[in-house]
Amino acid sequence: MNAAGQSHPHWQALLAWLNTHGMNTSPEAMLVQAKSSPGAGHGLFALRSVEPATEILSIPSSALLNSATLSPCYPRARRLLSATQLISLHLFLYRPTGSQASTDPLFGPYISVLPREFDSHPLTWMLNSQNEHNDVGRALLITLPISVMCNLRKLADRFKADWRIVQQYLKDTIFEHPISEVAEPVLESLQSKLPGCQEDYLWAWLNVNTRCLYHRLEQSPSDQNNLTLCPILDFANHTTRSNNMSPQRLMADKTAAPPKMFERDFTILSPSSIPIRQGDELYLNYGAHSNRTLFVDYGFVNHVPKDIFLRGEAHGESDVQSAIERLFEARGDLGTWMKEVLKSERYWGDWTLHMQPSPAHPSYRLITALRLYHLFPTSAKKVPLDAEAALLPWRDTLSGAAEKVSEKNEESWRNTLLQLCSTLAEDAATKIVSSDISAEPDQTKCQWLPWMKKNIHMLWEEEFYVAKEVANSIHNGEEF
Ligand SMILES: C[S@@+](CC[C@H](N)C(=O)[O-])C[C@H]1O[C@@H](n2cnc3c(N)ncnc32)[C@H](O)[C@@H]1O
Repeated sequence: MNAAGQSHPHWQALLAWLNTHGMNTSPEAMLVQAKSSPGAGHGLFALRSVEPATEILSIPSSALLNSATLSPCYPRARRLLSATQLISLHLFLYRPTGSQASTDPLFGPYISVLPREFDSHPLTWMLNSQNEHNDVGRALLITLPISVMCNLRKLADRFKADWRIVQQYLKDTIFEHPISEVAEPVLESLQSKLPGCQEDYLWAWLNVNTRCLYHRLEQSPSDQNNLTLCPILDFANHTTRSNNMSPQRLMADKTAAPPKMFERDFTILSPSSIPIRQGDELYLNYGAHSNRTLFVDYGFVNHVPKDIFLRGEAHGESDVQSAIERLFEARGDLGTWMKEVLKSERYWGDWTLHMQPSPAHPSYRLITALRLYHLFPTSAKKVPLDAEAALLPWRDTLSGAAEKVSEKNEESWRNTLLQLCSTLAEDAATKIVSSDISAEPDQTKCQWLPWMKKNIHMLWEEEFYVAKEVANSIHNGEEF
């Protein structure tokens, strides 16, 4: 159980607003409350004991912030904007100033309880790098593992693409009251190229990226627009234990049906097998994400005790894409040709090492790439005339016709992987003890800094133990 702290300052206004949407928010009816949760901002806490699999909350569909509730105010949005772009546009237009409430006549009391800033989020460090208040973020960025930086760049690219589309939409659209009141001044700021605009949109976009939940709104269950912001429930922090709440899933979630059917309340159930006691924190499980993904997308990591790593029981993962890319780059024309072969077979990139399930192992994608890498002598830099024919034994491993290319090929790629793991582990060990991480940006400037240093430390520890364990597996002759 987490020690709950102060109630959220805008909590009562949020309840009053939800009440206007038909939700019973009387003290007798409410089972949960948002309070500060040490190390995680705010969290959701039980006001009384709750039996397993009990309905905890049902948020009326009209109070959900999603493409269904916003589209009526945004001309052509259904056609031109994704749900992420539309929801973040709305938050952007109604971002609260300082500690004031949001002026949005539709969702103001909800927008007012969202986090006011994302200074501790790594995407803020990367995108607000020109901001004079971002020196701590800049210092932390250079301490991150390369694999984390790669994922962060991809996230930044997604953000920039969304921001471009939203700006174009703002320029091309004539809004009606009340959106016109906020869109017009924003357009002027955009035309004057004021830097604050991108910062405000980043705040909005990070709210969407860190708080949206899957909610079936579209015909296809896998439509990317099946997401919503859900008041109260979005205060729930992440857990990997089995004490998580779960959204009530209806049969209709899995079938194709007319979209209107899905415009319904969001109902959440207490953990299926564990009773909740008064004061307990209530969690969601955000998904089986690696720490790298949690860090890049949500700005935190799961802290895994060292003994769990040492016993090889952690779900550790390490992304080795940039190291492997360098291997292929060093092979000249032949490396470029092999890259194209891997791309055409959809095996380029996404190469990872895993601790679980035991024994620690490289991903099949990585093995496949390394088998190709060793199909020709490592000194070869030119594409041989019979290259296509030489590919046949490798293609046989893809189709399942053969388990391996040859004994020699197996030995070669395992040796390369062993060397790679040694380099990764050495590098991580240096970073764990080096002054890079403990180097002092001014601690007094931001309270989250010691916590964030621990997160980054955790990322390096995971790199270290995963590389070590995969090396052990190779030493022990494990078959993958
Ligand atoms: C859906 S929100 C949860 C509510 C949020 N804590 C707040 O203060 O409003 C997701 C964000 O909460 C934080 N968070 C969630 N689970 C966490 C955890 N287990 N440890 C630390 N921070 C967590 C991260 O900042 C994440 O981006």
